[in-house]
Amino acid sequence: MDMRYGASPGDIDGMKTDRLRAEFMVEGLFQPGQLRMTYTHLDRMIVGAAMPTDTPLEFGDGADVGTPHFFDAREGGTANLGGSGWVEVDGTRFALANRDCLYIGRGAKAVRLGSDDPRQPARLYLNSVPAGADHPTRAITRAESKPIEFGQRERGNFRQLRMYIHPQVAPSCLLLMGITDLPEGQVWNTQPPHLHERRMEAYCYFDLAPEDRVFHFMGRPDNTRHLVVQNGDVVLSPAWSIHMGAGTGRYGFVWGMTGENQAYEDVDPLPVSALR
Ligand SMILES: O=C[C@H](O)[C@@H](O)CC(=O)C(=O)O
Ligand SMILES: [Zn+2]
Repeated sequence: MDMRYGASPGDIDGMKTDRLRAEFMVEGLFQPGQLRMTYTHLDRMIVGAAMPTDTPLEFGDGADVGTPHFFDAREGGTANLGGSGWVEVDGTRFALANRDCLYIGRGAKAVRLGSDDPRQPARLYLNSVPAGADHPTRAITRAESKPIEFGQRERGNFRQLRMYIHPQVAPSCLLLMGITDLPEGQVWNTQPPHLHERRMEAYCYFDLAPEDRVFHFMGRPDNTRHLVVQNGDVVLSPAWSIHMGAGTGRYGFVWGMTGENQAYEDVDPLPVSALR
């Protein structure tokens, strides 16, 4: 399994573009017919993606996480960012249309992932974190997710955030997961920015046209850096880092968090004027 060890705020000053991308991005997760995962030392979140085509993909073995089964001490979530598909957990099949999610509770043993049409494969983005409690595996459709709107259209930062794996929607141990979409013509996500020093966060940008990029901003508020992100790239955001972005075209992103708590209000908003 690919590894990311994390860094402290001061480390980024010495990092040029390639090193910054290597530390804080996971590129190329979505590959046809493959299941790929990256283990991070940011609260031990694992990010991954499965893109099943003609044959289902499967996992469940715990060799990489030191337990007999992958989910013996973990929970997980997956968001379908592609064509319709399904995920089977211990023999129970959950249909997932585009922008539907599945919460996988601690104790799951065998996971299989498939596409309804191999020519339009499902793109199943995965987040998994350590879990100390059992919660039932369940699908959360886009219709069941909880929408919240942020920003103002005239400022280019209007967006709709949908909570999927969240105490108010589908209970989990500490994983939070949702999808934010920006309407046509809107540019900025997570602007004004914020910090939440008790939770790490991962962003997977998707539905970005091949020629478009998101300029994702990270780092301490007074020492920001940027990452140029393309469709399917994941950004790993340590708890000390801001995370916000501006796209050259339409896009959405999956956000996943874990850490000390699931208190969405445990956040420190920052004015853009505080950034350097
Ligand atoms: O801590 C919360 C996460 O950064 C995202 O939910 C923020 C987001 O989707 C947005 O404001 O655009
Ligand atoms: Zn955040």
